[in-house]
Amino acid sequence: MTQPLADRIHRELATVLDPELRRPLTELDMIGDIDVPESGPITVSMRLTIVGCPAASQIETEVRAAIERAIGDRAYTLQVGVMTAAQRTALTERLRGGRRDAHPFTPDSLTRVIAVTSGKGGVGKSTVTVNLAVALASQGLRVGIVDADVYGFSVPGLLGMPPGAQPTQVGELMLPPVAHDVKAVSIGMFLRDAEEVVAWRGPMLHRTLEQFLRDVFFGDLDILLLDLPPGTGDIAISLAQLLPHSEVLVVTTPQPAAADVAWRSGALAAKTGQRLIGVVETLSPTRLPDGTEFALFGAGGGAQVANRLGVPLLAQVPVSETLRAAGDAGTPIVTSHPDDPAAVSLTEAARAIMHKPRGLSGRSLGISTR
Ligand SMILES: Nc1ncnc2c1ncn2[C@@H]1O[C@H](COP(=O)(O)OP(=O)(O)OP(=O)(O)O)[C@@H](O)[C@H]1O
Repeated sequence: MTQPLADRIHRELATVLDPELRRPLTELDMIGDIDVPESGPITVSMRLTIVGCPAASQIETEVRAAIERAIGDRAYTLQVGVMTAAQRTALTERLRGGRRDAHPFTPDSLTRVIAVTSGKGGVGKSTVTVNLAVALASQGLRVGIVDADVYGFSVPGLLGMPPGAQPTQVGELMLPPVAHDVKAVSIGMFLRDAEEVVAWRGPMLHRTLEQFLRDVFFGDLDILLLDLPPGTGDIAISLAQLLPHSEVLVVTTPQPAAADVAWRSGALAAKTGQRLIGVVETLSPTRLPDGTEFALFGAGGGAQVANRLGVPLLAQVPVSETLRAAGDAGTPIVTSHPDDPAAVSLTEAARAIMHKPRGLSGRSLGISTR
């Protein structure tokens, strides 16, 4: 056994990340024995987390490339196996950091939780959420989305996830699918049919949201966005209970009637102690090629809500055919057409959110007075 070469293989393998867990395989116990005899083929064993792991071929290709970088032309055998139930349990325990019954998004965690809310449905809230997420991810932040909009779960489609995309189950944990560098889990991924959720009542919705936060393994995130159902219903109240320190972003259209209901959903968040961080107006007036302004949905609603709530108006996203088509195609406009005025405006909003200092309320500052 030649230890230096075994060490080199290990070092190279430490650069291979599991695509779902985003951690080195060597830290996940996915690399077993590395046997380097004086002569004859080298043997490396690796274990996938589950049978039929969707990322198996990608992982194997990257592992082979890493081994070949370390050993050059020498012959080797890669033995690919699957973790035992006990190894999987040990892995999920470690990923949870010993936390079994609670979610990790406590006030002390480094993840900012931002709930995106609106007064009415169909105003462009999910489109804003997804584009903010993709814009933040393209700035190098680690971003996740929980699509808690039980009545209009559109996040997977807007991110271009294939129909039927589902989290990978590893023991008790669920690994969310990733698209455009954003990890997303949606209530729609768990329904037998689209009608099912309509019958859900408050406690069921509360349990589902709680389970998402606890059992979906997002890893270390900088920002978790929650796409809430419109209005001031059960989920908004559950959110306030489960994540009282979350920040809240209000989405509205420019129409005065929509703005009035949007204000109400922001006011609920403020009442429950969450921190309002701003308003995004969408379906805003757009400039036509002849230079005139076309206000299909009126004007002024965003500023009105922002004033009433005492928070900044972070962006006005004009009506954009390109934005609508990019949403339908699952290619978010902020990266597919970054120069479109709607994309520019959404990117500005993402920057404003990124640079906003996080509130310290509820967080332990780690300072002892004794
Ligand atoms: N600025 C815009 N320009 C053009 N179309 C837009 C704009 N914003 C949103 N849309 C379109 O409006 C429709 C509704 O958007 P979206 O699904 O994001 O709304 P929502 O508020 O999340 O709705 P729901 O509450 O039903 O989930 C979509 O077809 C979307 O492409």
